Amino acid sequence: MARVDQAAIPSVRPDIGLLGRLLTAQKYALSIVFFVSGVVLLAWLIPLIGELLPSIWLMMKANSALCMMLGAVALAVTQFRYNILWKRVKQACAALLIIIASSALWAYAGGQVTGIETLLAADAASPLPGRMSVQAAIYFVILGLSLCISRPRDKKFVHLVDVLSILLAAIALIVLAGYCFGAEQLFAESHFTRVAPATLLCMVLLAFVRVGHSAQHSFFSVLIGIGIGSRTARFFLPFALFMPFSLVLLRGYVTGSGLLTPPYAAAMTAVLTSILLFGVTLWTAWRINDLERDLRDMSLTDELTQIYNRRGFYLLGEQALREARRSKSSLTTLFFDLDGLKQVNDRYGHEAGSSFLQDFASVLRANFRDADIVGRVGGDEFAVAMRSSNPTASRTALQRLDEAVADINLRRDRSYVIRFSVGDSTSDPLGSESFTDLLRRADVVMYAAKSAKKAQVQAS
Ligand SMILES: Nc1nc2c(ncn2[C@@H]2O[C@H](COP(=O)(O)OP(=O)(O)OP(=O)(O)O)[C@@H](O)[C@H]2O)c(=O)[nH]1
Repeated sequence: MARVDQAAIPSVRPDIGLLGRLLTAQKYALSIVFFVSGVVLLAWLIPLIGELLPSIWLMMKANSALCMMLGAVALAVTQFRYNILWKRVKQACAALLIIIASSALWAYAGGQVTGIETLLAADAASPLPGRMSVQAAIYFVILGLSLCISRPRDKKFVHLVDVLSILLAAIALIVLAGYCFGAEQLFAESHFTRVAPATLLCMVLLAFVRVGHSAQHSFFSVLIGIGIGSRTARFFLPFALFMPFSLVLLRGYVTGSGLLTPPYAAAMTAVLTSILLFGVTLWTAWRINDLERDLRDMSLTDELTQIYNRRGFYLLGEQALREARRSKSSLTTLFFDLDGLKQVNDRYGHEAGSSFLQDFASVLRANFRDADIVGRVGGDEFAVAMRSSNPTASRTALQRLDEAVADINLRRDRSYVIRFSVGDSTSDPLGSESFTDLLRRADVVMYAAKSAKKAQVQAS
């Protein structure tokens, strides 16, 4: 059995909340289409209802209303694709859509008029009774085709569905633009065969549902993802769709009202477009940079203590050692290991152990300079890298730390006492020792200090 080539189809992790909202919006959109096309169909079939409705509703031909309904049914049952009955219903709707719309296109192309156009109802006054607009007919054929091949197993067809969905949206936009800018040929072949406002509304809604359906497994999936690109695309989509319309409408307004002559209006529209796009470009660049920085910070920060994690500490430590060598100075590393964390965990619970870690991280951060690199490099292991030309700087800092820890321990608002062992090492300004080795030396010193402490406790 042919399978979808996963590598060829971009995979984006969807935003589940957004997906839920999209499904709800699709349900509303389909309900509106059902309502509008249902009312129009009834109006054509039952003249009494037709007389009650404003005539603008009946601009939508009976066959257009039927096609809208068929399209809506097919899209509504798409979610039951594993049920063979609903699958058949969907295929039948798609086939009917293609047949009805093709018969209109055939007639437009000079072919024989089939009885399909007037099967349900016909507007007797029209020289082309029952004929839907050419735009609507093309739209329905494309919708029918895309429904026939939805959920394709072959990657070629996945892309074809994307192209068909874009075409649907494009036709709806062309008709909308025709209405907005009074370009009649874009929505009306003749006075008798025009895309009715109700038809346009249904076209837009069905195109939205069709694109939304393929959004989980096609190129459109980028719009519902959780990534930076997806969020940026969602932000810009309304601008991309509506900014050109707004600007051209504005231009029409200022020329129409005599505020500006056409050349000036064109010039100002061009300037406004450039400025808006320039602003959008700058905004995007800032946003991506901010998100990138947040991501980088997140990947280098320890979640519990909010100081550098092992990765961040080594990354910055290596850089600091390189800089120290370049300036012929040395780098001092201090390696800390908390004493008795296991006991705190066992006796007072994991939460107390975690606040022990957080307290120690805070006291480290507070007692070293901003330029020093402070990180948590293991479960209960911390390290500091200090750039200093003064060999006693680390001693002074450790003294300060001892005093700060003693102060905290005196406060008695904690179930534990902060204790730690520490070792240090200083790089040779002219040496070639790596940062890892430098820190390892501090670790060895710390281990010796801890062992000595333990031996002392055992002896006493
Ligand atoms: N609460 C908490 N405990 C942690 C965390 N990470 C590591 N630990 C615990 O820290 C302890 C580290 O083990 P040890 O180094 O033997 O602990 P210790 O009691 O300090 O022993 P010494 O270093 O010999 O003094 C283990 O019990 C780990 O479960 C953490 O994020 N939160």
